Formats: sequence, structure tokens, C-alpha cells
Amino acid sequence: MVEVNRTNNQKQVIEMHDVSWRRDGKTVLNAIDWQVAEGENWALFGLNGSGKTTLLNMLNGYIWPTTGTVSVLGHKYGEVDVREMRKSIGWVSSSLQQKLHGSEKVQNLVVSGKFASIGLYEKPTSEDFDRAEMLMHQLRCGHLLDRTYQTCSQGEQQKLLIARALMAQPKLLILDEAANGLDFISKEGLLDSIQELALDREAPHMIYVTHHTEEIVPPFTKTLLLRRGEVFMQGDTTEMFSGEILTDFFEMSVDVSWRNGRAWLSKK
Ligand SMILES: Nc1ncnc2c1ncn2[C@@H]1O[C@H](COP(=O)(O)OP(=O)(O)OP(=O)(O)O)[C@@H](O)[C@H]1O
Repeated sequence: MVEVNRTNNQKQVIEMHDVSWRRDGKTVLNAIDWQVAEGENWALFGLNGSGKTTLLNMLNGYIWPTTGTVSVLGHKYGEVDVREMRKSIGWVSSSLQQKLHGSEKVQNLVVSGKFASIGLYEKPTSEDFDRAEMLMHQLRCGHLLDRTYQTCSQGEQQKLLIARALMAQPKLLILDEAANGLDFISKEGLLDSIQELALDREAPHMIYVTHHTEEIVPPFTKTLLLRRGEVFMQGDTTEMFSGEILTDFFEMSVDVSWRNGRAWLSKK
């Protein structure tokens, strides 16, 4: 497991300096500067095609910047084994959902997160099963323990995937469009669980990736607005989500109303 290196790179969870990524004559990411300090939870907000997935692929070491530097947990990419780094990064995305075996018992599916395997091939300890159960309770899905994954609702499956990611005790947890496709009740249930998790002092640093402002719960105090592969603006979430800034961002007149610490958008 990679530890945060506090001597070389003090208290930075993510550092991107002047990062660009070009493919097929297209600049997908351009001049990205982004620092995530220890203790911060960030939202990464952008419309379809703004470059969010590309940026996450870079954080996970699946692609390399064309120019610029990327450091995660104090380790500069290019000088560290990215496969080792990935053990410290949990990435919950819908593409993972498609790879999992639906007939797997939920308990095994969560435990398999410790080994980063699809399916359970290594022998877990009884402590592993206890931890899986504890995490499932923390995410309010403890009652699913004996079910198979395919019998769980989409909202329940998302919670299970988060519990699975936490089994590996990551230092950084990326929730990539976690609430996509969920109905109102399931979405609110998931967001409650994410909020509780983010407030837990033992929890990893979290990045919540979305194109819906109202999904960003209060513990995500920082937001990066990504537009057409560039940082449009970044800072405190409460400042980023003003009518004025988002009207510029969307190039469309919008109003923002804040309820329960979340920003709700409407077209003017
Ligand atoms: N390998 C590639 N080669 C060429 N263009 C690419 C490549 N990967 C991504 N792109 C383009 O880069 C842009 C950003 O894509 P990306 O998937 O990162 O956006 P996104 O913000 O995650 O979008 P969404 O919210 O729809 O998932 C898109 O226009 C996409 O077509």
C-alpha cells in the first residue's frame, strides 16, 4: 500500500500541474492545474464530454499526460509503480458494475474488494468478513448480506460497490457518477450514505464526479468546474454554484437555489 509521502510533497492528495492530453489531433484536456489537499473532499463537475473520465483515467495511471505532471498521494507519476498506486485508489464507476458477476453472493462481492478481484479467488479471513459486514452496515445495506448481487436494486448495488471499494482501505475514493440512473428515493438514500461516509474521520479523501449540482452533498466543500477540457473555475462549492458563475459556465441563464446545503438549478 502506498503511503502519503509527507516529506517530498506535503499534504497534497492530488497535484496536477499544467496537464494536457491530446489524441487524434484533439486536445481533450488542456492546462489543468488542480491541487487537492489532505482533509478536502472535492466535486468534479462538468457536462458530457468535458473530460471528466479522461481526467480520472489519468489519476488512476491508465493514461499519461501529453504535457505536465501528475502526483497522487505524494507520488509523482513516472517515478512510481501505478499498479501499486491503484491499491490506494478506490474507483466506483458504472463500468465496474457491468464486469461483476450477478450471481455472486453480496458478502463475497464486498470482500473481493480487498483483493481487487472480480470474483473471490483468495481466502479471506473472518476479520475480512466482519469488516465487509461493518462497511455494509455503515452504508445502510447490511440487510443484503445473504442476497446475490443481481437481486439488489441499482441503488443498493451502488452502495455495495462503495463498500467493496472501502474493503481495500483506499486513501482516495472516486465516486464516478454514482447516482446515475437512480430514482428519487434510491438517489437520496445513496447520497445520505455518501454524506455520512464523508463525515467519518476514518474515511478516505473523496472525489465525487457528476453533472448534477444537486447531488453534491455539503461535505464536498470544494468543486472544480471542468468545461471543454479546461478548468473553468475551482474553489469553495458554495461560491462555484452561484447563478452568475453557472450562467457563464453553461452559457445559458440559470438560477441556483440552495436547499439542505445542496445547489438546485433551474433555467431562467
Ligand atoms: N481516446 C480518445 N481519443 C479521442 N478522443 C477522446 C478519447 N477519449 C475521450 N475523447 C474525447 O474527449 C472528450 C472528453 O471525453 P470524456 O469521456 O473524458 O468526457 P466526460 O466528461 O467523462 O463525459 P461524460 O460525462 O459524457 O461521461 C470527448 O469529446 C471524447 O469524445
